[in-house]
Amino acid sequence: MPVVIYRTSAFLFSVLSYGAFLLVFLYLLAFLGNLQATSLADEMAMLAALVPRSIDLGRDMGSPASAILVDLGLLALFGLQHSVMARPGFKRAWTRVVPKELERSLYVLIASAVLALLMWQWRPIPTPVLWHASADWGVALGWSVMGAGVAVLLWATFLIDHFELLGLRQGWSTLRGRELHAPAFVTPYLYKIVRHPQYLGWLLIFWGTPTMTAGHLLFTAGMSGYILVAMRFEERDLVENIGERYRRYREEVPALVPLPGRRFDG
Ligand SMILES: C[S@@+](CC[C@H](N)C(=O)[O-])C[C@H]1O[C@@H](n2cnc3c(N)ncnc32)[C@H](O)[C@@H]1O
Repeated sequence: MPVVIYRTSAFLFSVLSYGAFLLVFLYLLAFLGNLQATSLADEMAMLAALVPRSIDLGRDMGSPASAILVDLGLLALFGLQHSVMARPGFKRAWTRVVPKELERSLYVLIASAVLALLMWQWRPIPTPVLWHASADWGVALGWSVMGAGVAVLLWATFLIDHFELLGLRQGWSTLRGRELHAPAFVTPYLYKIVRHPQYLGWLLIFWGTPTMTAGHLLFTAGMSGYILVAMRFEERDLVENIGERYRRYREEVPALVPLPGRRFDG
């Protein structure tokens, strides 16, 4: 294939994959927020019916046992795909089959597809309800926690390198015929006070809801469990790559919850 066609296709693929991530991410917010037609008053429904199915209002659940099994299977698939594909050993083997410059975009595309499958096939388990905010301030609090999560997550991705994490930078470098550079270990702003601000953002998004049903809790507990496991694997890889500096970072900076007097100045 002529070089110019390959480079252009690689770039377009990275744009496609980034677009898929954005769509699935926005859909996820509406899915978790139950922005689904029947949850809203009729006159609001047409305006706010953003998604056909949401975490609590979607398919028939069938029996509770089958709903729990299907949902656990979907969560396990998500966790497996993320954990396996993020490991350096897998990446080394994988990039013997797929071009190195497309590895991240492929990861992002497959991860988005798995999350889309999870939302499509999710079986709601609407009862019991663990908490439900009926007062306006309670609803506002739930949405604010979720909103803060989105802000922390996005900010943190830009602090490391948003476009590299999502594969677009690699596509752009390929288009311009430039070499790829491994991202550097950095600790600006949020990363001075917690080691995993992106994961903190996700946790706030998952737990910040005015209404927590059994199904929503299953999703949130599963995703939180996955994050705790992912943190351990990620840190093992970071210690291997960065060594003493990361060990010191880990001693000085809390993982998820900022603490007074604990910040990294190295
Ligand atoms: C999805 S990001 C999550 C980063 C971090 N765990 C967080 O929650 O903000 C995972 C990638 O970020 C990289 N990473 C983690 N901490 C980093 C740092 N301080 N600087 C640069 N890259 C980092 C990891 O090596 C991994 O490739």
